[in-house]
Amino acid sequence: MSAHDFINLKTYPIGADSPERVALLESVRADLERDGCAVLKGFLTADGVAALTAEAESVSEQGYRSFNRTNAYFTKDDPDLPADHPKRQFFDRSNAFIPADNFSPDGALRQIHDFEGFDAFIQACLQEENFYRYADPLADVIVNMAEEGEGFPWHFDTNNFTVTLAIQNAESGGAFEYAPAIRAETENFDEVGRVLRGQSDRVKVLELEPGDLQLFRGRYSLHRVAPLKGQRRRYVAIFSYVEEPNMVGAPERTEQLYGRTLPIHHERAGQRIDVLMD
Ligand SMILES: O=C(O)CCC(=O)C(=O)O
Ligand SMILES: [Fe+2]
Repeated sequence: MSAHDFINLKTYPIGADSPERVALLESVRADLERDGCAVLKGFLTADGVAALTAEAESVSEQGYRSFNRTNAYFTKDDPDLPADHPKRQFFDRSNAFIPADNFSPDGALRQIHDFEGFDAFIQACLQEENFYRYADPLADVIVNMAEEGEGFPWHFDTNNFTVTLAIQNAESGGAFEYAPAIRAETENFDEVGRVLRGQSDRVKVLELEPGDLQLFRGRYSLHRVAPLKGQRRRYVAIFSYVEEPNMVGAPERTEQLYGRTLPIHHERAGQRIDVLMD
């Protein structure tokens, strides 16, 4: 089977230019414009979901688990601020990343990623002028694996956008919750504080299902993946694109996220600033 069997090309004609593709782009762009988020429900076929699930399961042992305590801004604690300030609210984060080199070119994940027109379609949706696939062999496409009690606490992304493909959900929990455009010219700490305390009415809730493709601009929209429940693991693929060609992660950051580095990380070290995964 190939990407033609895995991607629902009837509903999502992402490849060659056509009036249907133009209409699809218009609708995705309108969603992104409205609240920084677009979901292509059922982007994958049932065969696609089954193949990706099996592939993720088959390499799950290669996942590298990491733990940290983080605030919404990924900054250090600032004891000069009041104890209830949003920058001083820290939450546990733990999950595991399955590095990109576990996914072979003929496996389902790379068949989808390498499908002709996939990158160009994502770029056209996001209308990003400088747009390159991350050249990092550990990180161009990864699977994020999380278990009961895990999730991703409230945060703003450091990267401009995130492209994810839902593969498998936990038995319950795991909703994607976000407060669109909650910060812009100002940090809007009052409203951010209300979201962190569960008192805001600006939070939207998305129940993403296996096979859904999500494009999200997370720099201005506070968001989280609610804690997972049940025995089944959550698997999500994350595709990474950057603004310059030939970019790879910094060695320290790569070690933190994936537990190892490759020669290319050291060869390229110091040539550029890092692009953070999260
Ligand atoms: O796991 C996800 O669905 C995406 C989580 C997220 O917010 C991120 O990776 O920045
Ligand atoms: Fe995020």
